[in-house]
Amino acid sequence: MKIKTLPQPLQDALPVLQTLNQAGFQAYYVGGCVRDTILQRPIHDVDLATSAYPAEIKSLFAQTIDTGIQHGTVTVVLNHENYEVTTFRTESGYQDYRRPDHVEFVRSLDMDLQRRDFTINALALDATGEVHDLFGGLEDLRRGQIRAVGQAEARFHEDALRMMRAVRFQAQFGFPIAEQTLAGITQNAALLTKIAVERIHVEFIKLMLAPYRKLGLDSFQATGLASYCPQFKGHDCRCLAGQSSQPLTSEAVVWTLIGYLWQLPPTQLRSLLRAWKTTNETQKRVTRAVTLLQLNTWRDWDLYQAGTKSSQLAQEVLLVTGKSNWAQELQERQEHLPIYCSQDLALGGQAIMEILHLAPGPEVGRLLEELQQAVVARKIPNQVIALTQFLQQKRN
Ligand SMILES: Nc1ccn([C@@H]2O[C@H](COP(=O)(O)OP(=O)(O)OP(=O)(O)O)[C@@H](O)[C@H]2O)c(=O)n1
Ligand SMILES: [Mg+2]
Repeated sequence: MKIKTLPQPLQDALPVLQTLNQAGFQAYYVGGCVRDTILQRPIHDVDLATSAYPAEIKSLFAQTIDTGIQHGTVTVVLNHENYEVTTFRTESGYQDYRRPDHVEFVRSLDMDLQRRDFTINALALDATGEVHDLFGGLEDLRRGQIRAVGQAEARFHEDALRMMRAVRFQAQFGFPIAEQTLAGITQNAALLTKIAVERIHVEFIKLMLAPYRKLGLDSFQATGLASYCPQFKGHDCRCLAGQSSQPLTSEAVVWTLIGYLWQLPPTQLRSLLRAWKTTNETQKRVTRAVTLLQLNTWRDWDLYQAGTKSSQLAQEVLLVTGKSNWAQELQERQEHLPIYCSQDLALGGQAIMEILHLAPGPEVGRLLEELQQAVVARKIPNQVIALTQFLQQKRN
């Protein structure tokens, strides 16, 4: 197969390939960028592979970064773009199911392609637009299937994260996973416990944000992968597809959906979010959103305390789970709150201290809270005069 017109990101990287070729080395686009070119999907990173050794790569370009010299990766900086250029290599060892114990540089593209995870990721594209396909990756792209290169079992022993990658690609492309590859995942799912949670996290969120999350989640559950993810055991991940095929828009929505559908009490939710090493900000927003969703009725004060961002998370989750009436109610009531945060109050802490001749202290905080409650409940308008009167009446 020959690609006539390379997409722009690949054209931008062409001088890197040409420089290597002119120096007598083989050089190819490899991995996801080739797959995405053929699928006509957007390209996010351009990876290159070459027969040149790291020192040879470095000698050919004005600006390079030693990204992972021992693994053969040099970053070439060209026109303010970074390109990872990796020497063809074979890998061996993998005692930890994560990474190879030994990497050996080789001069053959074929050996390099053999070490890759799936046939659709084991394609190489040269500077003339010719696709090199050793394992039937083009056919798998055409008919749509995710299939391990060679023995699935061996590929998953080399890096157990690849099992998560399989279900993630399924969710992104809507392709089924080939039978033997799926069986390989089912048999080796427990190896996922060898993988750092941060790496599993990246794949799981990519799966959940992908257009065919339902397909990916079905395999994630059916293969048993889900039960080896932190605090997922005993829960049904299939239900996380929701009622709508709309893609989810953020990681925080994913966790909010989980907290809501699995009806997690706050302590359990927080423990799950911590186990997955989510950021403090995510933990805070998600916890508030789930709290809101777990209430039977909403007071304006509940909406106010949740805050705009958490309320939006809750709205998206209601939409995804087919409760659009509630989502709309939440949105309208949130939009019509008199204030959204304490800074919106017409009087601040400083003004309260002046009006009541108070020194700084917890009393000021309490009064601020009371003012917010009164304004949010629409007992008083958010105006200086009204708030001042309210404070003065309290003193009397
Ligand atoms: N566990 C892994 C990770 C990566 N690769 C190989 O390295 C390439 C680049 O890896 P990466 O950028 O992580 O994945 P992509 O396939 O490019 O997917 P994405 O679109 O998410 O970047 C892959 O295509 C694949 O050939 C692999 O064999 N095994
Ligand atoms: Mg990539």
